[in-house]
Amino acid sequence: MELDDADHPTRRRRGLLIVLSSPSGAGKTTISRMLMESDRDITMSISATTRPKRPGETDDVDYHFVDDAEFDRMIRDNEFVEWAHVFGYRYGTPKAPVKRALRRGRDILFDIDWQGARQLVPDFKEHLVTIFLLPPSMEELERRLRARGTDSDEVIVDRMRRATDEINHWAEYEYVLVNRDTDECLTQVRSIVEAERLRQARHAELDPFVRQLIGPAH
Ligand SMILES: Nc1ncnc2c1ncn2[C@@H]1O[C@H](COP(=O)(O)OP(=O)(O)OP(=O)(O)O)[C@@H](O)[C@H]1O
Ligand SMILES: Nc1nc2c(ncn2[C@@H]2O[C@H](COP(=O)(O)O)[C@@H](O)[C@H]2O)c(=O)[nH]1
Repeated sequence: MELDDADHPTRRRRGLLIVLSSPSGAGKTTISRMLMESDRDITMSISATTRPKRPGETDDVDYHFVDDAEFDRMIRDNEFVEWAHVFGYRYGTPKAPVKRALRRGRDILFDIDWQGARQLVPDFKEHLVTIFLLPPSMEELERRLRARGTDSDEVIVDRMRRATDEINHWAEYEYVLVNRDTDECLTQVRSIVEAERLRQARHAELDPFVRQLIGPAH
């Protein structure tokens, strides 16, 4: 039996949960945007946060900006797959879009910290692909934070202070990349995603496909 392209086993697979973490300023947002532009099959997870909106950010696009009471309610109603305190605010990943994406075999990308990545492991281990981005140097990390122009001096000093804590979790990730050049880094991330999509364990239909391929006698 020949299969149509749409029915081919490698066209239907379990969705990936792609986690991108790094110290603040190493380039997660930049690489995430480039990845989303280059691959329409990936949906970005939009976190809820109690942090105030930065200039240029849009509610329900960059984050769901919520107050403390609403964040408390979301925790109470079990609406997060993970949440954490980061830089004095709370951030959490809403559960419903994750469940929906997995049901549809879609890939979803998370820009979250190591605390969030760790919380996803027990429930979603077989879907997870974890990637950590390192800056080429601490000097370059600070230069990027300053060049971004979104944070005060005080905030930048705090983010640099916390960068070492974040970097200390690098070994918990499956893939660790140095973001020297955005195009090079994007190519590496895309290679990881492509290879992870092809993993045998993500293709539930391979077993019946192989059975009909070689016939019942085998
Ligand atoms: N490879 C690179 N070379 C030079 N500049 C870069 C590179 N990658 C990102 N940048 C720049 O560094 C700054 C910080 O990047 P970005 O906002 O993507 O970091 P982030 O890790 O998402 O930070 P945060 O965790 O605070 O959201 C931006 O101005 C971005 O344009
Ligand atoms: N554990 C989680 N961490 C998150 C989430 N959304 C974002 N983040 C991380 O917070 C810091 C700061 O982000 P910023 O946009 O305020 O600069 C960064 O490391 C993000 O990865 C989340 O839902 N859960």
